[in-house]
Amino acid sequence: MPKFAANLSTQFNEVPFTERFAAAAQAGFEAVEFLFPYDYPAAQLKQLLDENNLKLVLFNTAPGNVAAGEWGVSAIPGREAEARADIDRALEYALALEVPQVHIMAATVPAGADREAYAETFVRNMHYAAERFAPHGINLLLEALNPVTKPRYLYASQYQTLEMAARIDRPNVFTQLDLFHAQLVDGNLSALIRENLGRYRHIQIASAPDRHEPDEGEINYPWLFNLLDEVGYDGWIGCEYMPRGNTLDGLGWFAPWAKKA
Ligand SMILES: O=C(O)C(=O)[C@@H](O)CO
Ligand SMILES: [Mg+2]
Repeated sequence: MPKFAANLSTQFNEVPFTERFAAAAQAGFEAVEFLFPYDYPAAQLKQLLDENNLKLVLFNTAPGNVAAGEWGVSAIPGREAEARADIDRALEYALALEVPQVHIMAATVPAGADREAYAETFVRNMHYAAERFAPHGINLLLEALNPVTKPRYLYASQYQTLEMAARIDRPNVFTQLDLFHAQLVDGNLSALIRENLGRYRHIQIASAPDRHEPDEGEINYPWLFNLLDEVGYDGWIGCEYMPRGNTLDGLGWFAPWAKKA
């Protein structure tokens, strides 16, 4: 049976961030994910999780200067000290919030920059991160982002993140299979799911091409949920979609799996 986590960065935007925990729990979610915890003390977030009987299943390292087009600094040559400080800060939050996995954001690669130098920097920073998180049993994830949503990110295809995870070659490094990005770049989702079981440790969903609820568009999610059960995927599925309107109004697709009050 699939296990869904509400995404508190994209869902329940009708209420302020700290109120989204209760909203997700009331809607029947038992777990949540979000982009970044860093604007809040870890103790406050832990209390919100505990009060609402929610597990936290994923967050990201800091994104760098988003206004300047950055999306992660772990692959930027010359920014290693900042990247490692971000990794250390993510570890502090991960321990306090008892999260089983953290997405390490790579970077966007400016036009004309040496992509291989970015990849090498990323591998070195990932070795640092893998060593820091391993004693705590926390996995690290890499995520491919399609070039329309996130132009010039270090990797766009699932096959590039799979290759990068193999190149990093650490036992706690896996990929994060966001099926929305995967459909826009790679397609053939059932082969990705079947052939790479065990290499991806988290899934995210949204319709394609519009990134709304998983009940419209070109991906047949009910079929994929059955396939995930069939192959034995036992990780979380994050609902990283932009609701068409009110979040609750769009949760009909989730009704069969919602925790009953
Ligand atoms: O953009 C996505 O997709 C994500 O999962 C973000 O959390 C990180 O880019
Ligand atoms: Mg994603």
